[in-house]
Amino acid sequence: MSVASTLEDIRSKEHDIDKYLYLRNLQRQREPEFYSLLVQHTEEILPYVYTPTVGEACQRYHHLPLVPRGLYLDAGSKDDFLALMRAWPQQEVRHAHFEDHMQIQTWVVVVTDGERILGLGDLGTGGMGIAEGKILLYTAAAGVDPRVCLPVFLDVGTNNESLLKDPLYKGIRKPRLRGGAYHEVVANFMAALRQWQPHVLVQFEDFANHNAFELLNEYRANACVFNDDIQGTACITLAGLLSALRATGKSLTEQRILFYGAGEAGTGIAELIAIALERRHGLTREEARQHCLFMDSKGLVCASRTDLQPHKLPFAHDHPFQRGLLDAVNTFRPTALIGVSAVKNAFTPDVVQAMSSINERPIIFPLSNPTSKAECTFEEAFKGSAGSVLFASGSPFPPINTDGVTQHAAQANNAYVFPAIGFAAVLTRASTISDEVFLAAAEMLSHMTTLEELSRGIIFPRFSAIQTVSASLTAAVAEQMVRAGEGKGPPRPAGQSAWEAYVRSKMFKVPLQSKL
Ligand SMILES: O=C([O-])CC(=O)C(=O)O
Ligand SMILES: [Mg+2]
Repeated sequence: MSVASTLEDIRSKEHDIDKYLYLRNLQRQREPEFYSLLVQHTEEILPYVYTPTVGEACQRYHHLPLVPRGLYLDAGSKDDFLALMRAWPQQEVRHAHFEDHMQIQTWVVVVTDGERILGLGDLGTGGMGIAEGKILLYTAAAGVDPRVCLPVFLDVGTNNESLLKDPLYKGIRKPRLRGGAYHEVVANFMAALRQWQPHVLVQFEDFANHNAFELLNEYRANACVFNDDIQGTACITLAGLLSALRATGKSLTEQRILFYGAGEAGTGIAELIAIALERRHGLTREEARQHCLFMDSKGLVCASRTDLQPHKLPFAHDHPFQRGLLDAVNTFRPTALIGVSAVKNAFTPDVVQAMSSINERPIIFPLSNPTSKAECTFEEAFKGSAGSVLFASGSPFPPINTDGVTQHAAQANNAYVFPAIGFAAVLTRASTISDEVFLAAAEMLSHMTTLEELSRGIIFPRFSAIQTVSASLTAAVAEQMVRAGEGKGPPRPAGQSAWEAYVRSKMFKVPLQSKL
């Protein structure tokens, strides 16, 4: 079947979940065609293999007619992880590019324990769907060979009552492991990976707040790891902010940024903003953090609160407590409002209106995923601000038509950056991944739209250009990694264009060779 007729088949399916299932089958049965479709029609296909549809797939995972693709590791097998990795079928297939040129095998692993899937909470082993969805982006966006991409689910139990009662649920029917027992499972997993392959990049995905921060802090100094929700989301959001500032002509130092939601995404973004203010504008980290204010489910995160989790403390400033978002907007007069709360409709018309009366071009980013959790829609932000908004959402919104002009919503999704950063780490066999990498990638991405596009609110290149964007980003990040001594690999091209040529030469070319 040709790619065109397959695309027609997909378009003819009424429900997004049926498109998702069709695409999974295609991947299993006609892999070359699947990857051709994904790479050639990324913008159209992505919403069905990734957010928002992947959210529904994770919620219904055990009831859908699908064959899991990723590696399932349960806590009870914690001493056998290495054997299970070695038995994983796809590892028999060698990565031809790397064998030819670098004599190494280096793998990409996306791992989750399913406790915070998008904004949907604990979905138990249904979280396998997010690891399987994210890993596709490595090939679709950055050109990583799918044969070295491994989605992993670590089953440590679930606290989701309805899953525990569901007769079709296949995961461990026990409450989640916590504390030492939990960390031992992850430590065994990381140790097994080290023994399994000479170099592996590990992307932590959709862990709950406490574990997300703890695991990142535990492994980042000595392993090639990053947390996509803390660091990937921070990178794309800072890029969006810097891009929006090119449109307003203002500096990052002039911004007051109000976050609605204070989980790993929010505080990850704020910390990267603080790093940017510190390293590029000379503020101290403490001064820099004052530019970011948080609201959580109880109200303003402020110094008088005694109920704050550790990751919120750096942002608990000396301000009077406020309960409601509208009050906070009117009091602090933010230049930017960032939604990371998973609370649908939290950005009410009043809030959008207040942001617009304070700012000539209000920056409003409802980032919660999937689309059903977004704090407001593109249309609400656009119309409520009389078109002045600089908007980006986490999941895609359809374009809107005003006065005969089609307006496209920018999508500040970490998919713009994690594949490129990961690919750079793979190519250079990075030992670690520093904050500077995320900062540099954000800065570079923020310059990828023209001033004319920015004036029309287009703050990112379209997803249809993702391979070009990723090639440039991968090159810049790889160069930065080698310069900083984090990248240990043999490539040493001089300058961005030589790096870009090198990266392109290493990108996976579809369709796959017949040997697969
Ligand atoms: O998966 C996405 O679309 C972005 C993300 O990491 C999340 O929401 O957890
Ligand atoms: Mg995530």
